[in-house]
Amino acid sequence: MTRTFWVGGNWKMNGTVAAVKELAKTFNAGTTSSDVEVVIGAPYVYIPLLADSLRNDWAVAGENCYVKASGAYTGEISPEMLKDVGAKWVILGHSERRNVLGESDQFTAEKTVKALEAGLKVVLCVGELLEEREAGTTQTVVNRQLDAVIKAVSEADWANIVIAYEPVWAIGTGKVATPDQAQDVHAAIREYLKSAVSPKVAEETRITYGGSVNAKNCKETAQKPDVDGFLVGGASLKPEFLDIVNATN
Ligand SMILES: O=C[C@H](O)COP(=O)(O)O
Repeated sequence: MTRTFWVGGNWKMNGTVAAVKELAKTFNAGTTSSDVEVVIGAPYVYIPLLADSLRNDWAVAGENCYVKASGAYTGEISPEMLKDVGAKWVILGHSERRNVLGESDQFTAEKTVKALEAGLKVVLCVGELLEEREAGTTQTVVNRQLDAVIKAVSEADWANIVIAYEPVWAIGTGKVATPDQAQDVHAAIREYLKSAVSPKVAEETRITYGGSVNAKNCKETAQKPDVDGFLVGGASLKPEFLDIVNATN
């Protein structure tokens, strides 16, 4: 089967009203292939504006959510609220949530369940730290992060999950994983899904790469058989994001 290429932008904690309008204008003017699915993750406060301004063939994502629909959880945002203001997706388990905010595999899995229940699609981020790669434990770490979610969701839920493999040492560092490094981990993730979930889920789930992706380095990685797209940080705040969206053209 062919997996539709998927490219996400993750604006992280960046943006202003003016910048959101300007970027939406730039992206709306770009020509992209209809064979690519595009999603932009924006800070909560800019989601309604982005959802209103962005081209209809691209979707908007929240960058996180909580595990309750509403209630006394000061400062938190529910998946239902994200949906209410126009988000179709949510990014969960990003390494900045895991490593800066201390969020666990278990909490990420719980968020995944609640987001799916609310009708959002999930970008599930996994990836190892530099010391874990150097210790040869990349796959152990990634499988452990996946395991929490595998235990919490049903086989059918995987149709609404895109995995983003993001080695932490490559995020925002300019030190991109080589196409082969990305391919090796993606292939191992697919193999793991095959045994831990099902051959169908392994075959159909999109596994994307994130970490210092830019217009120059995306093309070769995009050709790898188990790379089904990208999750892009810094470059998604620039016009070059359109070149990444068109990486397979
Ligand atoms: O979610 C995106 C990743 O953290 C990658 O960020 P980056 O492209 O700025 O390295």
